[in-house]
Amino acid sequence: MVTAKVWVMKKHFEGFPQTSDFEMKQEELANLKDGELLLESVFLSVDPYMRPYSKRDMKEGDVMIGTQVARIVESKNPAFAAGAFVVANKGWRTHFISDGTDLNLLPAGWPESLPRSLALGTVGMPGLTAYFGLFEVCKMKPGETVLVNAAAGAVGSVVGQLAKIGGCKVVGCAGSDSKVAYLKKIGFDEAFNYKTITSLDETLRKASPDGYDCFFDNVGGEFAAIAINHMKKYGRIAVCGAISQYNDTVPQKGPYIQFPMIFNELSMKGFIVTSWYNRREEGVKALLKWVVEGKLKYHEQVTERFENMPAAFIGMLKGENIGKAIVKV
Ligand SMILES: NC(=O)C1=CN([C@@H]2O[C@H](COP(=O)(O)OP(=O)(O)OC[C@H]3O[C@@H](n4cnc5c(N)ncnc54)[C@H](OP(=O)(O)O)[C@@H]3O)[C@@H](O)[C@H]2O)C=CC1
Ligand SMILES: CCCCCC(=O)/C=C/[C@H]1[C@H](O)CC(=O)[C@@H]1CCCCCCC(=O)O
Repeated sequence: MVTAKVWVMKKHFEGFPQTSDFEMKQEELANLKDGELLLESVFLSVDPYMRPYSKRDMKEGDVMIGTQVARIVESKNPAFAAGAFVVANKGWRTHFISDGTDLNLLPAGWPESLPRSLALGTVGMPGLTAYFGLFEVCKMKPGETVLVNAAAGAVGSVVGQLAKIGGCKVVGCAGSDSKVAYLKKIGFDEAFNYKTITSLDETLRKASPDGYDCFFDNVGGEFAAIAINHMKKYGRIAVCGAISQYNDTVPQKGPYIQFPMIFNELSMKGFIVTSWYNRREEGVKALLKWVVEGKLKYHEQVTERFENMPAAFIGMLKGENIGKAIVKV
């Protein structure tokens, strides 16, 4: 008999999540039936979506939603061998049972030198968000200028580097000077700290006086309201996330976007990366190849121990991560 540790959302978050909103519990797992597998989480992901989706989909007492890289401890399913690693979507759990239908094996030929946690970041859901968001939603073309916010994070850092790989100029912003230095290191042409500038309007104009062809928006709110006025004619905006609004208790007002949308004939499209998962293999293959070639750099903010899941989640929402926020069990 295996006992799993799980984190539940004890109380719905009000404003910014607090550690007291979470509770760690134990779950006794049943013995394996034929066709089933026992898995242990090795790395867990903490992601911004957990905040808005908890409000929309979860009730108090539910296990926190989320994905992990897990190792197969025991297998009674001939399609899976013990010792193999998979990506699963089983929430904040140390151990769990699966019948194999909801598991994705790590890509064949995963290099020994690469951390398997990249399957939750640069070579996983966030990397795919950058890939499909930039190439399919923004329809980025060589020679264009791309703007991305939350640029030092899991999605943004890949967006910027793919824009460079695709032959574009890239401007990014982040919330600390060390993040700005990181953006320069990974090839951003222009980078600024949105918390210390005096005018976003002036900063965006100075970084690209001719404006932006593509805007990959991870933040929404006031930033997006100002950035939309800096789009070039026929510019494209990928509405990926709105992290500046996830902890709001009172909805933000505005903006009124009709004038720049009409005058500049802009396109603005919201998207959810899973809509492109029929092409998941293509995206994973491309991202992994660029990582192996050294063209796509990665950084991970690793928090040790499952017990620190809430702290890692809250820290990521506060901006403590450079690159992907990961918990190592
Ligand atoms: N549409 C889709 O399918 C998907 C959407 N997303 C969205 O992409 C965005 C980025 O996700 P991800 O890369 O995983 O997360 P990150 O790794 O970028 O972590 C979140 C970052 O957001 C920044 N942030 C937090 N609060 C604010 C704020 N009020 N204003 C501006 N920036 C803020 C912080 O960086 P800083 O220090 O720079 O403030 C923080 O580090 C999120 O909005 C997420 O919901 C992610 C995956 C899929
Ligand atoms: C206004 C909210 C915007 C949120 C944007 C975002 O971050 C979306 C993330 C999804 C991503 O495209 C693919 C996912 O896996 C994220 C959603 C996860 C939903 C979990 C569903 C609950 C469960 O697992 O049971």
